[in-house]
Amino acid sequence: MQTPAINVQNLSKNYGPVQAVDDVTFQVAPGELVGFLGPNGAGKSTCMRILTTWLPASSGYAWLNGYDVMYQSMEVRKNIGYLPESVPVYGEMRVREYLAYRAKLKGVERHGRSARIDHCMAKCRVKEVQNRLLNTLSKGYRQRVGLADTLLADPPILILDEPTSGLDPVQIGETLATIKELGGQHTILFSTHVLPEVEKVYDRVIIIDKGRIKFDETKKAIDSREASYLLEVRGPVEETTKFMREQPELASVESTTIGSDLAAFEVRTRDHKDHREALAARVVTKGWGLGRLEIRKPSLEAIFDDVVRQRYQAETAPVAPPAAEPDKTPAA
Ligand SMILES: Nc1ncnc2c1ncn2[C@@H]1O[C@H](COP(=O)(O)OP(=O)(O)OP(=O)(O)O)[C@@H](O)[C@H]1O
Repeated sequence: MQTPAINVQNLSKNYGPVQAVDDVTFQVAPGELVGFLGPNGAGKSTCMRILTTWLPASSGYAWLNGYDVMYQSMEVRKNIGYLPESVPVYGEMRVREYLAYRAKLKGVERHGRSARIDHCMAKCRVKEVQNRLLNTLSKGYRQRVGLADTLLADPPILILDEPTSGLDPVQIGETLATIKELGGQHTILFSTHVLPEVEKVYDRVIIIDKGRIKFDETKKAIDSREASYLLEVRGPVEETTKFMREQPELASVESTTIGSDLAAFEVRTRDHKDHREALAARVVTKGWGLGRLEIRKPSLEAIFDDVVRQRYQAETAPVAPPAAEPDKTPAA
């Protein structure tokens, strides 16, 4: 079997009482472009900092290109380009000067160093600002200089923590286009909050929440998920629910009561065909109102919503009141 580019086994990290990463296991194959998603505080940065050797794990293991992050940190660092969440650049340096300094630090051979810097600046579209002081650049440009920095030594693995954070929509699009382009030549693990954009570039997505992996699927598997249909029917809830469950075309019906005479139904059809028109006609014939009728494609956003909402619902579910103390008052 091919050695995974990233191999994480039962990794955990706690900051005192805070369990930031909790028994995380996953592998990334060479050349894969993986979106690492999760809400704020999910544990993405902590995971990435462990993988890049900047933070020791509390327990568990991780290997990058076969090198152990704990015991072979120098080899790991040679194999990765890491873009931290806030790019630490030296404001008083000019872009080219900064990249030359970083390239030297990373051991890029003197012969060919200048050409390599040119190549990385072109890839990340920062050539036009190469003579500008870093502290005069916009956040978007600074982020791209950070990205160019990660490419200098041509590492096989790129770990990018929120490469699009703080950028405007145009800059986000450009940065993601660069990441996609790099995807063919490098293994990439990148974290983000911006779901609709990620949808355009990833090969696989891992969702982490409260330090645990909650979802891990390839784009191919997500795209082949079946669409569902969402209907909102106004009418006596018991009757409308019974009616939906009796429809012969439907393989599954999930209902949610919204009000005393309003229910939402998420349904899947047996033959995977779109029967919306027939269903709508039957609902209307019954004299009920149809407030909503839409197709729900298996989007990353919907999946993320489901994963995070499940957690939210579990957290906000009403807690059963404690059982009443048995009445200890002596009988009169
Ligand atoms: N140095 C630290 N000391 C104590 N707690 C920390 C530290 N760094 C992170 N945490 C906590 O660990 C948890 C995971 O944080 P982490 O930054 O890894 O999440 P994240 O998914 O990257 O979040 P965000 O998207 O907001 O950057 C959070 O509860 C956070 O408050």
